[in-house]
Amino acid sequence: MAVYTEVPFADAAALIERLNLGTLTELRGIQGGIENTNYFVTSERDGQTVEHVLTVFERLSAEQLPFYLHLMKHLATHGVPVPEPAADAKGEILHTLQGKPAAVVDKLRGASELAPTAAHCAAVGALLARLHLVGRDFDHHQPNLRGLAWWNETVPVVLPFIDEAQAALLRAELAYQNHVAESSAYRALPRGPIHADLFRDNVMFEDGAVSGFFDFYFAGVDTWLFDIAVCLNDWCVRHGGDTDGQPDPVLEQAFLQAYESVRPLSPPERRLLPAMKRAGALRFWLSRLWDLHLPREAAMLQAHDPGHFERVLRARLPNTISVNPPMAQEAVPA
Ligand SMILES: Nc1ncnc2c1ncn2[C@@H]1O[C@H](COP(=O)(O)OP(=O)(O)O)[C@@H](O)[C@H]1O
Ligand SMILES: N[C@@H](CCOP(=O)(O)O)C(=O)O
Repeated sequence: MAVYTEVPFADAAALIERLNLGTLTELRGIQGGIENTNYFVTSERDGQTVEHVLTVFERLSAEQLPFYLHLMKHLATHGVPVPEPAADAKGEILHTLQGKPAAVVDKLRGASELAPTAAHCAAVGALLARLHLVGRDFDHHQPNLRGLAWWNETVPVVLPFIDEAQAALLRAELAYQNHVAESSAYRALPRGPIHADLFRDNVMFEDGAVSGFFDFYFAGVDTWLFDIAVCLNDWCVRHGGDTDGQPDPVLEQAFLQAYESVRPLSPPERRLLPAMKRAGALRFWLSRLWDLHLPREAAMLQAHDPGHFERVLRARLPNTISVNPPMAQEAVPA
């Protein structure tokens, strides 16, 4: 369980009451998750049992958080199923617990689908496209804080912890992504608020339908294509016993067709999709290396396996020969 900050029951109860969510009856630390402290909170309001999720933010600051919370509010009020943050009487959605920023949001119903079928991938693809379109008139701006600038900053930090072949791959891929980012095709990519971490464990399904996307705390303004690539790398790979990171073409097609039924990809997006899949793999290989080798204190923290995204990256290189690093300067489509 990632409970970095223990929240006293009385403090949580006071917040729940202030948010007009009734009387707190249960406060339960959540298993899973690695970024923030999360609790399920149950309360009694007008004779009804209601459930929310209380998050204490561990790395994000009170200056960064309004972007995420207002994005969730914007999406929820425009019909995209995401947890809506609870407001107090003054309309404030960002609160403080144990001296850290905190929020209370709706608890989504259902469960994550860790072995998705084509139908699940299609449902997520279509809803992601709606999210992108609805995000167009969201008026806050914050860059993707785990984007290119962070990769350039963090690669040197993790290099001492990995072997030479991995270091060569990481350096070469970073150089390739810097090169891609300077291309005219990249500059032509449509962008807006993206989720940026829409893995299988950040989507709930109920009765086969998506009940919501959640965990928007890596969201930021970036290319829509990067968001798609992050999804393809997690939803549309071979699941089950085989975790070699190889794409599953049936799942990919289902995801992309459904996405495009709502918002067709532009020509530059089509051209740069392979490069963005590599970018998505690099981003999570890097963050997992960082989490593994530079960990924080937590009651019980399970770091994710960086090796998985190293394999995903290698599986997306042209002419994959898994022992060799890729050529950094591979041509970028114009
Ligand atoms: N709004 C929500 N509705 C239902 N369950 C949630 C919600 N937010 C978090 N959870 C549960 O908490 C777990 C951890 O949350 P997550 O946001 O992934 O943590 P972290 O921000 O630390 O990565 C999720 O896997 C899910 O089971
Ligand atoms: N999805 C990322 C880790 C971020 O943690 P999450 O629990 O907030 O999704 C990964 O798998 O590396």
